[in-house]
Amino acid sequence: MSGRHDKEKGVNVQVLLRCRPFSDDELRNNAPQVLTCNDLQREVAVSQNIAGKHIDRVFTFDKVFGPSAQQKDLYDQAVVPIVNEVLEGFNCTIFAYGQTGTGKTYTMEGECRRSKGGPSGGLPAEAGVIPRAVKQIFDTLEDKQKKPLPLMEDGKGGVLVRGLEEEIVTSASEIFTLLERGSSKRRTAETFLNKQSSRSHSLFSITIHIKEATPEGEELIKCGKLNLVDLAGSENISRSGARDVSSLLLFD
Ligand SMILES: Nc1ncnc2c1ncn2[C@@H]1O[C@H](COP(=O)(O)OP(=O)(O)OP(=O)(O)O)[C@@H](O)[C@H]1O
Repeated sequence: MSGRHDKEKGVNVQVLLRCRPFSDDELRNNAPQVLTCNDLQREVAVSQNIAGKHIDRVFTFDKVFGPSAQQKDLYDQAVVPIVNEVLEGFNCTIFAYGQTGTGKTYTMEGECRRSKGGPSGGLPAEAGVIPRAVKQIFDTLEDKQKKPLPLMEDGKGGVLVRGLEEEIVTSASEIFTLLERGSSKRRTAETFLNKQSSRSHSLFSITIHIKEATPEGEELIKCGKLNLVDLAGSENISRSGARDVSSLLLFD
């Protein structure tokens, strides 16, 4: 994750750790608890038995979200400030990285992304970073303008990717439709560690053009970009059982 305030302090990348709760299968199989999160101290303790030797290690991150952290907690504490910077015209990227089955897609997309009817008619509690960011951006812009948003393209995007489509959208529901289209094209396959494992990366970029008038009456155009990235799982092949090696990112 990167944001302007961190850049001012000379740091432009923040690393957050999220540890998901045990799944039903893991509970049934009495999976050993090797991680202990201390959200307040921003620390994670890892305790392992390697070759009969007990090893405890502690790692510190910019933020730590333990198994009880909800989607909203993570979004409010870690993502809201970044989206605010994008709305001010800065470029920021949030990407999820980790072994297969650790919760990257859950964190970025969440479950029942399109379902309505969370508390007070908002997003459902399970909604992840992407739907929340879309909502925050459009809520803010609609508040500012009180009319449909006129989006503009500058016609010279920073990166040129062959075949890449850029679509102009004016509402959150149009974005959700695009997300559905993208998700349906995403490759998934079963690994030992995740029944519906993402086998391709997902990169979702929102470019926002905001037209404002300065107190002196001059026209000002702010341009911000938010990149939301959900990488395919990185894994040790023998543990994950992934078969299509050509489509994997290999890290150890
Ligand atoms: N914080 C969480 N709370 C409850 N369930 C979670 C959480 N994080 C992940 N899960 C569940 O764990 C499973 C694996 O999560 P997910 O598919 O997001 O992993 P992933 O890291 O994206 O995996 P891959 O890299 O293989 O695509 C899913 O069933 C998901 O619903």
